[in-house]
Amino acid sequence: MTEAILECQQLSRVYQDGAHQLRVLDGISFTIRKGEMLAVVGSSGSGKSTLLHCLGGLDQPTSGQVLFEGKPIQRWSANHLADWRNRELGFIYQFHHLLPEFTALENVAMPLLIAGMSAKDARIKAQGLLERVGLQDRGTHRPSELSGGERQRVAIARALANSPSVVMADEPTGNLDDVTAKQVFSLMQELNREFATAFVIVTHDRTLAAQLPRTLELHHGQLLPATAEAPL
Ligand SMILES: Nc1ncnc2c1ncn2[C@@H]1O[C@H](COP(=O)(O)OP(=O)(O)OP(=O)(O)O)[C@@H](O)[C@H]1O
Repeated sequence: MTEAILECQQLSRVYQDGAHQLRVLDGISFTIRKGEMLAVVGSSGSGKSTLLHCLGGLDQPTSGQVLFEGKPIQRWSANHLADWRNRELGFIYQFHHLLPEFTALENVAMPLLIAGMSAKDARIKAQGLLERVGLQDRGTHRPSELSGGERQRVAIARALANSPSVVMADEPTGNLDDVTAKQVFSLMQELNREFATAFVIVTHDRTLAAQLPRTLELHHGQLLPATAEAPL
């Protein structure tokens, strides 16, 4: 069996809204294995982003736990969690979240600098990643000088900068036209194979999700049974 990277056990997240409790995640358990690629689908408000936030240590579950390589992340200090996110996780969002005042190259180099790499080595590595995503001649452009698809390519390069174990993508193609969405999706599939990085992709697009080996479907805070377990 392939090694487990991230595992959630009986994960629940309840929001308190005045006297009313909103149970967004209700006892979710599943495992993400090294190098796997999976989609998370479900209607709007079904808890997809909440699940990603809990998996990435950006939100605390109300009960249950998230294990990274068998260790419960909820026990870690804020500093340890931040360091772990920088080294082991990459994030891609629907709206690229690139830093507007920095160039594409500087945006990709940022996580490397935060992880302690020298400026020179970070530039070299960032340039290599930009080449890999087809943007070798866009390194000096700021995000406002790039197309939507190019911005998402920069965001993908940035997410992969520290060779993370897992990339979490929240609607990475949600803001793109169909053709660009397919290209960006294919790029993530290629990089998943090349880097052996696991990808968890939240998407509304069932056609794209169907291309992946595994889909988790959230419904009323739970995973639909047919989607809960990985084909081994
Ligand atoms: N901080 C919060 N406080 C209270 N309720 C919240 C909070 N964050 C999310 N929610 C609620 O939790 C539910 C799930 O939200 P979430 O963003 O996880 O859904 P989603 O499946 O990602 O939706 P979408 O596809 O529309 O992005 C929603 O009803 C939302 O209003």
